[in-house]
Amino acid sequence: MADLETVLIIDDDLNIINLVRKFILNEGKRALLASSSNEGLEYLKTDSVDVMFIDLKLPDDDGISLLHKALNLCPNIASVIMTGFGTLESAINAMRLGACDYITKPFNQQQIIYSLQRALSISQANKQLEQKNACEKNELPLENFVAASISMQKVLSLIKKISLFEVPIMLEGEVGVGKKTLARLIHQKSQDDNEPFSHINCSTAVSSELNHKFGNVVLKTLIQKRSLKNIQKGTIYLEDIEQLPSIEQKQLVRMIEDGCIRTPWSTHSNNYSFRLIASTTVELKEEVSKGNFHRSLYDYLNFMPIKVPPLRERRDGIKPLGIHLLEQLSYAWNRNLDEYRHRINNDVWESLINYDWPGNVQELATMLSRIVLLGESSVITNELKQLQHPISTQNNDLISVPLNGDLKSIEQQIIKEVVKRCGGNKAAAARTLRMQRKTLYRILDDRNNFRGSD
Ligand SMILES: Nc1ncnc2c1ncn2[C@@H]1O[C@H](COP(=O)(O)OP(=O)(O)OP(=O)(O)O)[C@@H](O)[C@H]1O
Repeated sequence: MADLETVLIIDDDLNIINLVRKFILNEGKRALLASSSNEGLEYLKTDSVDVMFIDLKLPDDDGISLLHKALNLCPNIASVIMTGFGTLESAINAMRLGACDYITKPFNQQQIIYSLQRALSISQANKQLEQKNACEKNELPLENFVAASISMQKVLSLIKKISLFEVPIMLEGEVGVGKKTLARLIHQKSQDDNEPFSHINCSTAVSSELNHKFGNVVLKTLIQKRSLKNIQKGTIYLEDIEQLPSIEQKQLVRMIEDGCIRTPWSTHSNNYSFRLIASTTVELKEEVSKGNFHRSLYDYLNFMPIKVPPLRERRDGIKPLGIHLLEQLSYAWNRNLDEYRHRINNDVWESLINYDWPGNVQELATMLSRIVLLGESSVITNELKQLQHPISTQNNDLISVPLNGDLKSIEQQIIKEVVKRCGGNKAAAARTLRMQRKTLYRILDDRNNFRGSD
């Protein structure tokens, strides 16, 4: 019973309650029934409820005021308002308060199921956001940001200059260069450092079929939740913005035009003032010229572009960053740092500095964890030497593929071979082939692993 999604139906009309209950049970969900506002609130105090169907007119309260009380008790709950007397004003009030749907009686099974699915996806998105925020609060503080290389010092000094101004920022760079960390650093250095930092990955936020149907539920929910709690400040970080589907791009442009998101020219009095930071791993300008990315959104985000260099272009910073990552490891695994530093002799550092790091900081962190865990630095050094220049040093700029398949399977074989030569790193393979990662994953038909092996 614990994992079954629960729907609370609150209506004083027994016929309506029974009808909605039947549809909900048909969908395999659990249904709780209440005939008054107070009865409904009692359920919320004692039971775990995902979605509420609320009648607008209840004997002891009205649906809007009940919705308000319910959201105070359970902020993640998603609600559908039902009414026999639909007015534009009550619909607007309900939506403003955070109801995700408003349906007028009489309704049929299809309408209820549609509203139910929509509400369930929003309640799920709410929970995910809450979990994410809770995890982020537990992370290590960011005073330890390492910018030892000359190129990263330039990035850092730019960030120090612009963080206090609420301008949009676009972080450009390969996978794993540390854009997420930089986005959080910008937030911490902004005037809104006590306000929430919300992170949305544009590729996963739209991954489910349901989300495709209803648009970027996570983004909408986030904005809705923030306005509900009267949070109009802070930072929203949109990772991999190039993956935001066209319909969501347009929505975002509309939100910017409507003043829901701050622009560098807007005044404090009539605008929300949260800052947008976006990141991309591709040349977004090219996507604009190919018609894949909205021009106005690009112009807005490109107000302050910051290029984050890959690790191979800041080799002077690899050792200090490596030592910092070792410190993090020793902290996380509750071990003595010296014990870890000991395992990495000068030879290993040299190999680490000379390696090309297609997976950047993330790959460096993984490699250091392996060294620390295995303790056999000579094995790792040899491995790194073999991995060095995965494509060019293996005397195999040529790939031979049997021509007995169709074009798609030949394409797949070539990609698989390049992935193999890049040591299984698909992001590096995509770069080598000068194709977008998502195209590579699509061709390999490997979407489930989309974030797995980078
Ligand atoms: N300059 C840095 N100084 C200290 N730690 C860093 C730095 N860059 C990255 N890290 C650490 O490396 C890990 C990965 O960084 P992050 O999460 O920002 O990168 P990512 O998500 O893999 O990369 P990106 O967002 O660019 O695709 C994190 O634990 C982060 O704290």
